[in-house]
Amino acid sequence: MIDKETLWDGLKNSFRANLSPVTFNTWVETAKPLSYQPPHLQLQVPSQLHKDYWERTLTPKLVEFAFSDFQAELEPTYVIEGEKPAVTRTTVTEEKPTTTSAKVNHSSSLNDKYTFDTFVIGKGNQMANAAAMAVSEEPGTLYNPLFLYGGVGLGKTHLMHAIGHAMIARNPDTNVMYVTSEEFTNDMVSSIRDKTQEEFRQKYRYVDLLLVDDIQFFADKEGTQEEFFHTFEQLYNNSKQIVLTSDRLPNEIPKLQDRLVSRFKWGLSVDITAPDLETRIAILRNKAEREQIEIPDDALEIIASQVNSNVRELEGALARVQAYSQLQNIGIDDGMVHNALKSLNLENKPALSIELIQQKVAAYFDVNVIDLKGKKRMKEIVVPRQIAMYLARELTNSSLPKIGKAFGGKDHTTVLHSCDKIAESVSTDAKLSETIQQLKIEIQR
Ligand SMILES: Nc1ncnc2c1ncn2[C@@H]1O[C@H](COP(=O)(O)OP(=O)(O)OP(=O)(O)O)[C@@H](O)[C@H]1O
Repeated sequence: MIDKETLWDGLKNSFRANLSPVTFNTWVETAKPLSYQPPHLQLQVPSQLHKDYWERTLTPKLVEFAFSDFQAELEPTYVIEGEKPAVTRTTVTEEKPTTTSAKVNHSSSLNDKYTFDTFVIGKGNQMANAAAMAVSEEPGTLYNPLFLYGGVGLGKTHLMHAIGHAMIARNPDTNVMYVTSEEFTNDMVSSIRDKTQEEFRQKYRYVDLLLVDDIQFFADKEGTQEEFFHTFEQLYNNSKQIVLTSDRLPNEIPKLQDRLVSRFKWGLSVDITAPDLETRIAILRNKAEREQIEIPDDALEIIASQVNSNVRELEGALARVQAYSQLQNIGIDDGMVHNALKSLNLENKPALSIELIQQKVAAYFDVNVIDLKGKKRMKEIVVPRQIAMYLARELTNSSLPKIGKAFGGKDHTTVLHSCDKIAESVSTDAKLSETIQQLKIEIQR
């Protein structure tokens, strides 16, 4: 009898020869054989999403390869790997009638660089990537809407565009519409002003794929929410795919109508978290190769270990190193990378901690750190506490629960409320805005 590793290696080779590299990396490379007792092969997969995909799409191939490569009759089962990130899901399978779409292709609004091919998969984004791929393969039926959420610069927009590209690649007639939530709002406001509401509705309600980025900016916008609700209803009822991104979960978006919150949860919500070191190096390597930047592995590692906030900044640091090399007309090596990044003030700078922020804010307002973490409700304490939470969110990569914990075990909704409150006041209160600026300088000194 062959052992599970030999069997799996052989099967993987067949999948590799049969699938595109992206598909292979997403679904097959992430699976591991747990046991093989003929005919039972148990595979471990990273998430429910992967399990669904294996059961739905890859099992027939797996059985076929086992038979042709090993003359084995296989009965595979799938086990989800240990801890799963929070995922809510409802599979929508009901067939809905479709209507004819206006044949306008809005794909020009997609960034050519944001494809699945150029997206590097790591722990923090593998679920989101898998969900996006699944949606692009079976739009409108599987996970509708797909709701991607997480911090800035972590690849939400990239994945959204990748879905659009993949759908167009499969069917060039696909009508894709990508907008930020602000563009949607502005478009709606102009349509009311110009009395072109009908055109507006045609534009958004007759597409095959609607991508709306940064939906958290719908907060407080009653009119936009009303219009979007009807857009959503029509697309959803016609089994057209909707993909939304946000920096937070639907129920954490302030003043978002309940009916929208509940609809946003109908499909699948997946979060993206910051990439670990290994993924950051892979992202840099990938980018360097694509842009033909000659850079040794050591140098990539230095950049990746110093820039750990988000992918946008990581790309910025690489661009800086490249510019530095071109300007000085020198090749990229360790020493040169250190110099290039020095001016970014990253080097030897300890990661900002919540504790440091608490200390600086307490000193600034002349209050006790203990009170910042405590429960006192007087204004002199509450405002500095909210500011400290806001700065912790802005300046560190900490999650809301982590910040809550650092403030004496507060609930993450309390943290979110504080951050929102300060963010809102900053835009109207010049004095507060100045205080925040001063504090930021003080903290990052
Ligand atoms: N896993 C990845 N592989 C390759 N590039 C990535 C990856 N994640 C992010 N990027 C790149 O990082 C940059 C920022 O990503 P993107 O704009 O998609 O972030 P975002 O999560 O939408 O952020 P925001 O909330 O600010 O809009 C883009 O250039 C994107 O291509």
